[in-house]
Amino acid sequence: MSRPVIGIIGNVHIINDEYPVQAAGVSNIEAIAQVTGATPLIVPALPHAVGVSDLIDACDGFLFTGGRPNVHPKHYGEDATEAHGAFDLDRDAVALPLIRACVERKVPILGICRGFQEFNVAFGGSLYPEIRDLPGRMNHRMPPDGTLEEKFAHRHVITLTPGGRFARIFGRDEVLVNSLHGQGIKRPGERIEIEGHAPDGTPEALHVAGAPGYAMAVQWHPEWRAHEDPVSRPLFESFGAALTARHARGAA
Ligand SMILES: N[C@@H](CCC(=O)NCCCC(=O)O)C(=O)O
Repeated sequence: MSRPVIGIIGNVHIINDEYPVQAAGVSNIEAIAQVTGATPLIVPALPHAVGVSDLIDACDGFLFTGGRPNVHPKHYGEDATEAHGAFDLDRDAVALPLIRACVERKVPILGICRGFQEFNVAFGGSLYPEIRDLPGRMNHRMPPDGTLEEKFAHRHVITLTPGGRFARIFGRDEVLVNSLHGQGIKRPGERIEIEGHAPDGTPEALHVAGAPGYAMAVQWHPEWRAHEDPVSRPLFESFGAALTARHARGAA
């Protein structure tokens, strides 16, 4: 049998200060290829170039990657402020309807960081623009300097719902993860079930309640060294199992 195909949602980057490209981090590509065994395909987050239905026909599942620009607050009924920083309206326009359609059509999806935030907004939730400004919250951003190893180093524990989906995947109720984000969930969306929190209460792991297929997301970055990390590996393996099952049964 052929391998499942995973669409990796891309991000816009500007090369040589002027040329826009759509790209996906090599860590995402390697996590998919090495741990799930699927074929990674980069999906341009450009709504005039791709359509939800065609993407679902072409791929067995999707990875909603991290990305620096924040989801525009108009999607959850708030005004943009300086604290929100940069946006990527094109990615919003591809990701939000694609997440909803995948949940409805039982297409496996995994969200990472910005992807985690997109899951929440797609189901009516809202975000804080900068969680480190909230009383009692930690700074969840990566260190501004240092090597990639230092930026993606483990930073804090996540406490998981005992017996929940994540705790079952990891075989324990507490895991150690990295942290590279400024935003965080404010109001969980209607079908968003939070299953993991950082020590300061920030939501970090979720699944879409009532989803007929695999629909999970994390605020941290499991793609980093996924094949050797004791938390990332089982997470991507669980995603891989869902993709293989969908691939075997076809689009039904
Ligand atoms: N903008 C959001 C999401 C942060 C995030 O996804 N960071 C990873 C960036 C990786 C990359 O640049 O590709 C926030 O700040 O919370």
